[in-house]
Amino acid sequence: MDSRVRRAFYIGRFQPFHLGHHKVISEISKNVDELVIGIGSAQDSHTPENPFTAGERIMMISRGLKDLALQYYVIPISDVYRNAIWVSHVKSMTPPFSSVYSNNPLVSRLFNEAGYAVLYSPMYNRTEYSGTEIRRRMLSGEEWKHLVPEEVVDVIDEIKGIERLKEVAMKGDIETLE
Ligand SMILES: Nc1ncnc2c1ncn2[C@@H]1O[C@H](COP(=O)(O)OP(=O)(O)OP(=O)(O)O)[C@@H](O)[C@H]1O
Ligand SMILES: NC(=O)c1ccc[n+]([C@@H]2O[C@H](COP(=O)(O)O)[C@@H](O)[C@H]2O)c1
Repeated sequence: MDSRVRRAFYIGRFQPFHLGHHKVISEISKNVDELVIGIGSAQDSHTPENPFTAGERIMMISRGLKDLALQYYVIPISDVYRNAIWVSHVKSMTPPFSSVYSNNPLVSRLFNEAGYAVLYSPMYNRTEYSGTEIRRRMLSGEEWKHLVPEEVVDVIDEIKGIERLKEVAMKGDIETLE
């Protein structure tokens, strides 16, 4: 690896990719040459908490970052359910990186223990720029489109994402009742 290239790692579930994520990446891009974006829990989809597939999240991120002049790589990362080996698992799937950006305490601890510098980013408009809040709005029929990049609205429309979310959420209710 060219040691002059500053390459960082940023991971999230991106269910969906929203303007908070976009702002974080835009800020990170001022400090790095390249960014490796990990799509966490890549194996999950079609549930109320994780409605979108890894491939759909790749579309949201790639199209949603078109306005940024940043070299980035989007890599799906499945969970391994063994925290002690997770950093090695991530490294086995990604281009090499020297720093990590995360606000997730477990992610920070695991990377710290593996010898990485972990940087926190400020939270932007967290009451609205939140996957949980956006999924809640999608389910209740409230406005959500202004909380994600416009390209993400197109992706969710293309994959009939709202219909899917409503259906899997309803199925969740039925399963809870059984
Ligand atoms: N509004 C925001 N401002 C800054 N960072 C954010 C914001 N929302 C999420 N992040 C950070 O982005 C990373 C990925 O977050 P994630 O994909 O879980 O989004 P989320 O909005 O927290 O989703 P969910 O509510 O579904 O858990 C985490 O480190 C998280 O702290
Ligand atoms: N053992 C593991 O598989 C392990 C450990 C730490 C984080 N993760 C994943 O990293 C991602 C972190 O993203 P968030 O900060 O959005 O929660 C999640 O998808 C989480 O499941 C997985």
